Amino acid sequence: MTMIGCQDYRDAMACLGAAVNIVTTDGAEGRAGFTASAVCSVTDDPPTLLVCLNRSSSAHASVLGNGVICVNVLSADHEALSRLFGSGVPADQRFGAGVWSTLETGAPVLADCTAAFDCRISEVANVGTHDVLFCSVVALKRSNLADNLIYFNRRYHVVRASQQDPNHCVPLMEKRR
Ligand SMILES: NC(=O)c1ccc[n+]([C@@H]2O[C@H](COP(=O)([O-])OP(=O)(O)OC[C@H]3O[C@@H](n4cnc5c(N)ncnc54)[C@H](O)[C@@H]3O)[C@@H](O)[C@H]2O)c1
Ligand SMILES: Cc1cc2c(cc1C)N(C[C@H](O)[C@H](O)[C@H](O)COP(=O)(O)O)c1[nH]c(=O)[nH]c(=O)c1N2
Repeated sequence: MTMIGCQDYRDAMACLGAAVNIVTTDGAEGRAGFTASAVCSVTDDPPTLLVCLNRSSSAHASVLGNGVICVNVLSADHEALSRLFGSGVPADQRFGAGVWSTLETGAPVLADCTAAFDCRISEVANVGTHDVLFCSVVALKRSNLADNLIYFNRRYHVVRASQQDPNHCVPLMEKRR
């Protein structure tokens, strides 16, 4: 059997463009948040998404202890905020750079995010270094913003919906800034 090294795996995963999100939590175990690209939809019935969280993350204890998260989908203006939530700075400094509200669970909702998925964690699977969080979506917020922040090839990019048809996204490279 061929053994794939971590670096080869990461180099290949860097070819997989992904939306960038800030995943937040709040509750008895404290407020925390981290930048996450490992987020995807699982099923629409019941509405369920998954988030992969490194167990070494500073947010891990709060996320698992509170049992709630909000997935805040980032837009073109959020690159600096994404860098902050992906760095080692304290939680107060991270949250101080944004404006937050709440929906149903009390997890922080970013004021000007593209979409927010407020969730209760329903199942957790341990896989290697990460916990895979299966999350029931209990409330939603959706803006009319027509762009997304994307992480691809170890850099940030922006994808914008076309002016003519807001449901049609033009290719990433044509709109790269
Ligand atoms: N799923 C994750 O946990 C994840 C995803 C992206 C970035 N990151 C973090 O951001 C740093 C910078 O990432 P980069 O893309 O600029 O360069 P990188 O070479 O470290 O990572 C390349 C790609 O590999 C994957 N990856 C990286 N670390 C991972 C991990 N611990 N577990 C699972 N997949 C992982 C991601 O898809 C990432 O975009 C990483 O070192 C990591 O700490 C973590
Ligand atoms: C673009 C991008 C994407 C991700 C990350 C980073 C960046 C820059 N990070 C890492 C995570 O944000 C980072 O480890 C923490 O926020 C900083 O570490 P501490 O909070 O100090 O532990 C990350 N971590 C994680 O557990 N799951 C993920 O999906 C991602 N995705």
